[in-house]
Order: sequence, then C-alpha cells, then structure tokens
Amino acid sequence: MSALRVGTRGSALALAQTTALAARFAGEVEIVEITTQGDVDRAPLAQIGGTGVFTSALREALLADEVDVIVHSMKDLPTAPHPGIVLAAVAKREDARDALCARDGLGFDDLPEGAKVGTGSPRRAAQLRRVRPDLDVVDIRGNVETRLARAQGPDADLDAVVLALAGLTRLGRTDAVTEVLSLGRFPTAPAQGALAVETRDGDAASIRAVAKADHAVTRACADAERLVLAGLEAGCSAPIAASAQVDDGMLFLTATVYALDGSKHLTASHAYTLDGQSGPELSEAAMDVAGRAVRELVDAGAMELDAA
Ligand SMILES: NCc1[nH]cc(CCC(=O)O)c1CC(=O)O
Repeated sequence: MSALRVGTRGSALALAQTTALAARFAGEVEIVEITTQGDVDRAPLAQIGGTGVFTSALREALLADEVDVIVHSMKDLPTAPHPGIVLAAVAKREDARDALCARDGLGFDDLPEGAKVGTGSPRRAAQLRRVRPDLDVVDIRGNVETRLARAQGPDADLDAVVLALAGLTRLGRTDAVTEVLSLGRFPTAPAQGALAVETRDGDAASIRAVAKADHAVTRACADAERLVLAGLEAGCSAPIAASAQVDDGMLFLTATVYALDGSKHLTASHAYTLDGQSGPELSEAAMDVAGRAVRELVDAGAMELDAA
C-alpha cells in the first residue's frame, strides 16, 4: 500500500505537531506542506477574515485528492462542518493553558505599570485589559519565534508576549515561559491545545489509519468548547473563552464572553454527570453543557456585550 499523504501548514509549529502526530498513524506516512493565506498575509487576523485562513487551503488540497489526511490546530478550525470532510480523530490534549513569555524572567504580577504585552488574540487582549487595565496591549502577528523575539533577546521591543503553552511545548521552547497563566484569570480559546485530523468522507482506509490517534475525552471537551463558539457566533464578535475537562466522572464546562476592552464579561459554568466514558455519552454530555452555557450567556446579554 502507498504511504498516507498527510497535509500540514509549513510553519515550524505545524510541522512539529503534524510530524509527531503522524508517527501514531498506522502504516507509512508522507508529510506534505501546504501554504495557507494565514501564513503569507501579515495583516491583522481580524482583517483577513479570521475563520478559515489557516485551514481552507488544507481542505482544498484534501478535497482535490492531493493529500489523504490533514492535521490542524483544532483552535483554528471553523466550527461549521465542511461538506465532504469528516473529523476523523482528535488527539489527546496535554496542557491547554496560555503562557507568559516575559523579559528578564518576569512573572505576570511582576510586569511594571504600563508594560507592553504582545498578543494577536482579541480574547487574550480582553483578558489582559480586564486583569491589568494599565497594560499596553500590542497587536502582534507572526510565527512563534518571531513573537518570542519581541519580548526576549537583543531585538526585543515589548515586555512580554502571551502564547499557547501547547505550541511552545511542541517546539521545545518551554524555556521561554516565565509563567503559565491560570485558567481562572486566563481561560483558553475553544479547542486550544487539541489537534484535529480530517479526512475525506467515506475514505475508509484513511479514517482507519488515523483512528488510533483519537482520544474520546479530548474530542468531547473540544466539541463542548466549540459548540459554545458556534452557539454565540451569530451576531457576536466578542472574544470567547471556553474550557472543558472530564474529572471525577463529570464533564465540566466554563465559558466566558468578554467585551473587547475587557471592561465587562459574562461567565457560565455547567457540569454533566457521566455513567461511563462511551463516545455517545460523552457527545451527549458535550451538547448538554454547551447548550446550557450558551442559553445562560445569551439570556445574560452576551450578544450585546460589545455594543456599549
Ligand atoms: N492561532 C494560532 C495558533 N493556533 C494554535 C496555536 C497554538 C497551539 C494549539 O493551541 O494547539 C496557535 C498559536 C498560539 O495561540 O500561541
């Protein structure tokens, strides 16, 4: 049988995580790099049009039969299902938290008044402003090394940057982390830290080849988090955090919506008691907690949070 063609973005992070994950697929694999608009265009993400900038080119290559499987950071995956494509596996998530990478070993509370902190994420910007209105939040783009260099090294022009710990771990760059940020103050983006594997619908051989990499609990947690995003997306451009865990026989979900300037936020937390950990029950639990969280947030005015 010929090798399974695994499509990935060409960034150092994408290559590192795809190569590590593909080692767990059955049989021989061949890594195929695909350039996406998100990699080429340096404009702010909000301007290029957010959803899909990192994923569309991969999906096109998959549907054109140039590759058999594509691997994404699940955080970058649009919530709407794509015709002809199935989510064949969600790999086990390690630590989903954000990490502060500051100059001179500084922790978050050590940052001086007015410190410049870089992030490209509206959620992280709102969280930073909420906790420390004095900070100067700077919009940054670029790959992980480019962003780290803004805060550390000879050309640094910022005091700190915030990045996903998962990405730094996969690149072997946890040495740059000066504080792992708590989920309490800095809840993470839906599906942060999870990797998604997509195949063509009906391509049984490829679906089978990647099945071993699937982790049912991670899939359910990431699904619950993404259902919050999908449920609030209509008419709501506010930054959203959603973080789910399975612990002690329960699936817990906490979701927070922020005003962009961090001046206001709404939080909903819900839990579902599991009998076991079967796929269908986990999936039911994910839909249940997400549905309740979305209803609570909408009732509390999440859709109007940005207007004032
Ligand atoms: N939007 C970029 C992106 N997509 C996924 C990750 C990190 C790795 C992950 O969450 O799996 C990052 C970089 C970052 O947020 O620091």
